[in-house]
Amino acid sequence: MLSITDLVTGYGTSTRVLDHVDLAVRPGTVVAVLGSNGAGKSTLLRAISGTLGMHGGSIRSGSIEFEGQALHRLAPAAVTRAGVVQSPEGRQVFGRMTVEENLAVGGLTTPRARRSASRDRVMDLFPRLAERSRQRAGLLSGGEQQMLAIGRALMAEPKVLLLDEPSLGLAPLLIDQIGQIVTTINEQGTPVVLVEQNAAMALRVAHDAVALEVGRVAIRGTAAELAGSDAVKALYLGGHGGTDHGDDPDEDAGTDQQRRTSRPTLTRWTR
Ligand SMILES: Nc1ncnc2c1ncn2[C@@H]1O[C@H](COP(=O)(O)OP(=O)(O)OP(=O)(O)O)[C@@H](O)[C@H]1O
Repeated sequence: MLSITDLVTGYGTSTRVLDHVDLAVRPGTVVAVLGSNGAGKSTLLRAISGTLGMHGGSIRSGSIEFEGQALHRLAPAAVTRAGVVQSPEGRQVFGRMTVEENLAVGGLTTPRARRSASRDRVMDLFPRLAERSRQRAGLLSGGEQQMLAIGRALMAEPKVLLLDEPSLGLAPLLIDQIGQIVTTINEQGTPVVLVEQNAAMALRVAHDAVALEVGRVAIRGTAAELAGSDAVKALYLGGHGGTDHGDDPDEDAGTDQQRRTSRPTLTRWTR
């Protein structure tokens, strides 16, 4: 349903960041985008949401199509109206506004008659937000702010939800909760593109996955295939398959030796 073909993007005139990236989001699925720092994950989401220009970047070639529309030609507000909605990077909430007011802002593009149903859905998903609806967003905990950022995006009734590292800076238990929320949102019918450095959580939640390396898709497959791949284990899962949070020193086997031995596999899969 969302289809990215041969996408090349950059910042300024010389820096190329995404290098011929292809990605398809199948209906009803969660797609995880993994990659280390600077691999281009946020740049990919910015390209989809039309916000690359706000960061001094641009799409140089390739296309992003959604339900017959060429998203790569649309301004950010038009991308949102088309149903592709990004939860803000770095969980930017409006700190001086209440939880309720933040959600109201998220619902501005939603027809008035449906806003209260969207709000009810968000409050059902995040009981903590319901309890704190009159609290200023700036006083929420990090996890609650992340929930509010996701809730705000849901207020726009996304047909595809884009999430940029929702686990960033959160404790393991909260990361699990965020993963479960992503699953619930998806089960309620919303496809999700989930950019994550926490590969263990992302691969638990996703159906399909890609790993970006220096702006290129280095590995792609089902989430199960990636979770079982030695290269992925060594590079992104701390060498242990990602069933926990990587805090067991005995299992934290992402050694230099493993990284060296797994590199050729990655290179072989690189376009
Ligand atoms: N506004 C910008 N102007 C110039 N270069 C940028 C800009 N934003 C990102 N970059 C560069 O683009 C590359 C990819 O960055 P991006 O933020 O997309 O990576 P990422 O995979 O999301 O990394 P992280 O996990 O650290 O956020 C990096 O080399 C980064 O320095």
